[in-house]
Amino acid sequence: MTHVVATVGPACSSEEALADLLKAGVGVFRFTASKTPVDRLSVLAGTVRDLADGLDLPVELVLDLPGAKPRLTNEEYLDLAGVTELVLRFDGGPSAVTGPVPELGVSGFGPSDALPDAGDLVVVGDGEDALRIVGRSGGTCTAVPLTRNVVGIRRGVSFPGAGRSGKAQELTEYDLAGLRAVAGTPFDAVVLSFAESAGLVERARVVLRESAGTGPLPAVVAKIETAAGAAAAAEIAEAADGILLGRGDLLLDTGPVEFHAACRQVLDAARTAGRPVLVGTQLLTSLAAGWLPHRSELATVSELLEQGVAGLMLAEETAGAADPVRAVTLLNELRTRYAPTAVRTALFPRRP
Ligand SMILES: Nc1ncnc2c1ncn2[C@@H]1O[C@H](COP(=O)(O)OP(=O)(O)O)[C@@H](O)[C@H]1O
Ligand SMILES: C=C(OP(=O)(O)O)C(=O)O
Repeated sequence: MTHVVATVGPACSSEEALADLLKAGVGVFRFTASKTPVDRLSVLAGTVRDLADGLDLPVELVLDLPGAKPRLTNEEYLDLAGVTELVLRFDGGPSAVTGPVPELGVSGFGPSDALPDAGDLVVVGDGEDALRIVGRSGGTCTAVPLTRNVVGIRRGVSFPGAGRSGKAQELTEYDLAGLRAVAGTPFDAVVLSFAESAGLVERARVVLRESAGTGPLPAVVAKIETAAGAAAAAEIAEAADGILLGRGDLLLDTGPVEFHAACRQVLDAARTAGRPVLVGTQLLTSLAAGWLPHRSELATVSELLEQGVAGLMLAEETAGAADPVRAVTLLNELRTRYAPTAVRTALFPRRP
């Protein structure tokens, strides 16, 4: 059975909204540690578990650790409408989004990392927005927005052409702390972002085992979202308990032409290794842009359901969009039509 996975975010963090999503068919919730500290997410995950128990519905809870990625530091939304120029500071310091020239800190750049230069493009999040660098002085750049959307909280940023594949992905201090904190929490699985090798999965398991003592271990899910990760999908799938195909970041790395081939590589590798695969990002985002969904999204979701993928993961559709229940309800209806197996099996049975 294909599970409906929802990302928790501002649009669905009240108890009422979470209960509505459970009733609409969500079987797995993803909590993103890039936005909220793990201790707060653990409390929220406990609330979801209690709600599901109260409704007598099964639920699995997944903690997504962000890995190493440059990110904006803003704690508030930034509406780009009317912004003609903004400042990017690559020292990772705080952002100031009010005022005529908003300032955005960017974290994740070390002193030896090359900074973008005049003429370079900066893509925000999964490509919702883009900025063009027009000047640079030391660690500070000025940029002009090329889009007019609202920039979300602490979105990732990427630099087309610079490519992030092949940069060995070590566990960051933040991810290590998250792994150490997961024992005894309600989380059934942890997700490692930007997985490019089986070694990353194995190192995470060692940390989990050290901190869990004799307690049960959460499953380890490798999020594959770079070309290098797709190329190593076979060995990663062997090592991990599950795969999350992160199509949002993957497109930023592969570019549009190689995107489909990389997705196929990951889906094939997971199937060969017999691991559950979740597919995420921009499955039904078009629902927020108009009344009816785009035909291409409907076709892709229906085909993935027919293929029997283990889960379809909504991100912005439940975390940030105006009507999370509508997206979940549609996905549930498509599941009934195209993947009608009623037998529910847990995605991540607890490891001893
Ligand atoms: N507090 C929040 N504010 C904004 N978005 C959130 C929040 N919590 C969760 N999200 C959702 O988390 C998803 C993943 O976030 P993240 O891993 O940081 O991706 P990105 O690198 O694209 O910013 C986004 O799709 C976003 O909708
Ligand atoms: C699922 C993804 O990652 P995140 O939402 O954590 O950026 C993705 O890139 O598609």
